[in-house]
Order: sequence, then C-alpha cells, then structure tokens
Amino acid sequence: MIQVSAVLNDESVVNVPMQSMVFPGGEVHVSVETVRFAKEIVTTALLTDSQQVMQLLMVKDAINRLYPLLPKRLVMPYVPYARQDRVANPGEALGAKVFCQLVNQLDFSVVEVEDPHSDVVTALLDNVVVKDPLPSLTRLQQRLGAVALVAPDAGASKRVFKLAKGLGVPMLQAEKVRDTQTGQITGSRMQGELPNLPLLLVDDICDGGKTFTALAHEIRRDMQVKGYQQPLYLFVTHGIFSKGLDELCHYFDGVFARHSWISDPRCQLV
Ligand SMILES: O=P(O)(O)OC[C@H]1O[C@H](OP(=O)(O)OP(=O)(O)O)[C@H](O)[C@@H]1O
Repeated sequence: MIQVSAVLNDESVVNVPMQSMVFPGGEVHVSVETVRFAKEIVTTALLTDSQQVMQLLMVKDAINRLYPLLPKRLVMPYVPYARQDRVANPGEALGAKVFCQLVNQLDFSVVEVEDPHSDVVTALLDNVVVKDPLPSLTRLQQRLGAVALVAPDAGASKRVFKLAKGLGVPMLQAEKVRDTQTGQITGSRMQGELPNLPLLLVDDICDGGKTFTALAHEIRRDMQVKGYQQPLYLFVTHGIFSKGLDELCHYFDGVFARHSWISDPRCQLV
C-alpha cells in the first residue's frame, strides 16, 4: 500500500489523492494530484509485493515532476529483501543490495524504516533513519504486566537484548537451525533455564511462523515438565503471516504486531 501526503507551510499534514491501476498487460500506472502550500512530500510505502515496488518508483517520478523543489521523505516501515543480506550459496543474488541501490536511486531526502531485519540494509541505504519497536513494546508490556522477552534465534539476539534493557525486563535466548539450501527449520530450543514467568517472543518478522511455533512447542513442553502455567505471547514488528494465524493462535495466548499484512482480528496491532 502506498500513500502520499504533504506537510503544509502551517505544519498540518494532508492526504494527497493518487490513483493507481495495473493495465491488462501488467504495467503499473499512477497519477498523483497537486496540493498547494506544501513544504514537504511524504510517501508512505508498506511494500508487500514487487508490483508495489514498481508503484513506488512511479510515484517518486510523479512527485518529482509535480514538486521538483520540495524535500521528499519516504516512510517505508518494512525493507523488502533485507532478509537476503548475504550470498549463502554460489549463484545467488545479493537481494538486499539490489533493493537498497534501487531506493538510493530514488534520491529521497529521508528514508524512514522500522526494525529492519539486517544492519546490512541500514549501511546500504542513503539518508536512512531507523525506528525501533520500543514504544510499541512498552505499550504492550504495560498491558501484559511482568514478562521475560525471548529472542527466538541468534539473529534476533542483539535487537531483543536492547529492547529488554529498554523495558527493564529479563531476556532469554533460543536457537534455531535452518538448512540454507531448503530454508527448512531443522531444530529449535531454549538456552538456559526456563523462568516461571509469562514469556513474550520478540522478532522483527513473522513470515510462515515456523520459527515461532517450533520454539513455542518446545517451550510448552518444558513448561509442562516443570509444572509452570504461564502465558506465551508473540510480538513482531512486521507480521507477514503468510500461512495465516491458525497455527500461531494454537500455540500463543496472544499475537501482536506493529504492522500486519493480513487483517485478522486475532493479531492485535500495537
Ligand atoms: O515466520 P518464519 O517463516 O519462521 O520466519 C521468521 C524468521 O524469518 C526472519 O529471519 P530469517 O530466518 O529470514 O533470517 P536469519 O536466518 O538471518 O535469522 C525473521 O527474523 C524471523 O526469525
């Protein structure tokens, strides 16, 4: 989804109407309207597929033509291709670099992203500003009460450590083993002792959800052995939820996200 807005001279923000369609041949068309008294143009892009990436390129061209002299900010919470931040096998492309180069060519004055999957994209993007999910997690923790955060894998470790410190709550580490050829998760387990506390698994992205259901399965088993009856929650910044929420809701007492690709009331936006 892409929206354009304008910050006016009096600091108010107005929506800039735009139309977009796809021709029968598959080509994207966009048309953006003009607003008066604008001092900055903001493009908000929640990019959930490649067609929207093309739409973003077209929108930037349109606003360049309408407002050649104004600063133009991109608010892009999710950075597509950030998960392809290394060449794992010979013959693969470095998707993160390809995508970031594309965004850099658009020459936005500011590129605002949220909780990106990899530091590689923050290094590659020009004029980038990174927002973390601490404000959302603070709101959530106020609702849930005492919790320990769980980093589901090594990749989430640094990020969750910082968030746990910001919230002043304990943090636990889990590990996940993935076969890089097939992408399949082959193992998942907690490190260290399970505390008798509600647990909140925290990560940047939930895609199919296997990372979280596999770990939740292990945690539930450990809890049963120890006789603990604590709730288990999941928070992700970017809820792709490509396999829906049924399986996740089977394992978790609450599923929370900052942004969700799907509209299912069982995922609460925070
Ligand atoms: O919902 P799922 O399908 O299980 O995917 C979710 C996982 O995907 C991302 O990491 P990814 O595995 O892409 O990268 P990493 O191996 O570098 O952590 C993300 O950080 C989650 O940990």
